[in-house]
Amino acid sequence: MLRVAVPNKGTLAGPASEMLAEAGYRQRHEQRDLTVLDAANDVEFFFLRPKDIAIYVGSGELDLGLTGRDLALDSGAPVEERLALGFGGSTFRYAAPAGPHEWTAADLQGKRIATSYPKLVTDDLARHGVTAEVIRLDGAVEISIQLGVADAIADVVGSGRTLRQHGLVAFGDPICKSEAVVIQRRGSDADQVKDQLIARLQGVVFAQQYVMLDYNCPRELLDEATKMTPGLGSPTMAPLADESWVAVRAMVSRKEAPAIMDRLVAVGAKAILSSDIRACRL
Ligand SMILES: Nc1ncnc2c1ncn2[C@@H]1O[C@H](COP(=O)(O)OP(=O)(O)OP(=O)(O)O)[C@@H](O)[C@H]1O
Ligand SMILES: O=P(O)(O)OC[C@H]1O[C@H](OP(=O)(O)OP(=O)(O)O)[C@H](O)[C@@H]1O
Ligand SMILES: [Mg+2]
Repeated sequence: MLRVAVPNKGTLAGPASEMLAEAGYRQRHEQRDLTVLDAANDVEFFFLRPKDIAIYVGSGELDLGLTGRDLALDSGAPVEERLALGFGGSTFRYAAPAGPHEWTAADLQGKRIATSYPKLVTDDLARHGVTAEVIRLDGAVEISIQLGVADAIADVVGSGRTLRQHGLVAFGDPICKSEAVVIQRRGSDADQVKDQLIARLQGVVFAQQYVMLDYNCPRELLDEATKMTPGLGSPTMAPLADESWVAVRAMVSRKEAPAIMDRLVAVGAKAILSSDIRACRL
């Protein structure tokens, strides 16, 4: 039985469980459930605090874990990434009070830096050759400066709204660019059930990043149109009752789809349809 850790709370919990459900795995119905057995797929899911997941996986107690890259790095556990999941995107950044002085990493020398990710910060300070006091807080880190326990912070930035609300500005290069990832113990053995779970999740990640475009195109414009929609391998083409027209079907990047549809219209394609893909194996 494969043992897989899933975040039980926080930003990643909902999307992680939804992605596993989309990949065909049983998920919990009750928020308080800590385990779910999916006997049909030979997998048991453990719902754990996101910060603890890399520790369980690194110790070898659990085979795979869904967590944030930043959380995994901060744990210091011996884990490696198998798959990036495309949600829970954030950067991890230093920030300090807005003002005439623009901070750099060197300005952190001798300062107090509040963070919930002490290892990420300690390692980054060492890379910069800076000595500073790292103050570990559990959350609401942005308030720590106005409450007088820190001079600067290092925290997760999503939209940047929380920093702005507290009169803070980010500075320096991002310490880490994060998203939700699947991790395993570093150097762990290959396993068929594990590989199958990764392949199913990969199918959902791809499906979320692409759409299926269908359109009809005059035969003489086919080369021009299919250059815009080369598909992942090559586009599927089918004859239409009117022999001067061809039906084309190809996967295109979800982000680029609207612009591609505009360009297809401009070259003379008709009946252009974009549809969601639920899951795929490529
Ligand atoms: N806007 C965001 N705020 C916090 N974490 C985010 C955000 N966007 C993505 N994440 C990612 O979510 C993970 C943090 O999740 P975690 O559950 O520890 O904290 P949380 O979502 O802030 O929940 P809480 O602090 O309420 O327990 C990290 O990998 C982080 O990069
Ligand atoms: O850039 P933004 O989109 O504003 O998001 C970033 C903020 O969200 C998270 O806080 P959360 O609400 O989880 O509270 P916490 O600090 O107690 O973890 C994170 O720690 C930042 O404070
Ligand atoms: Mg938080």
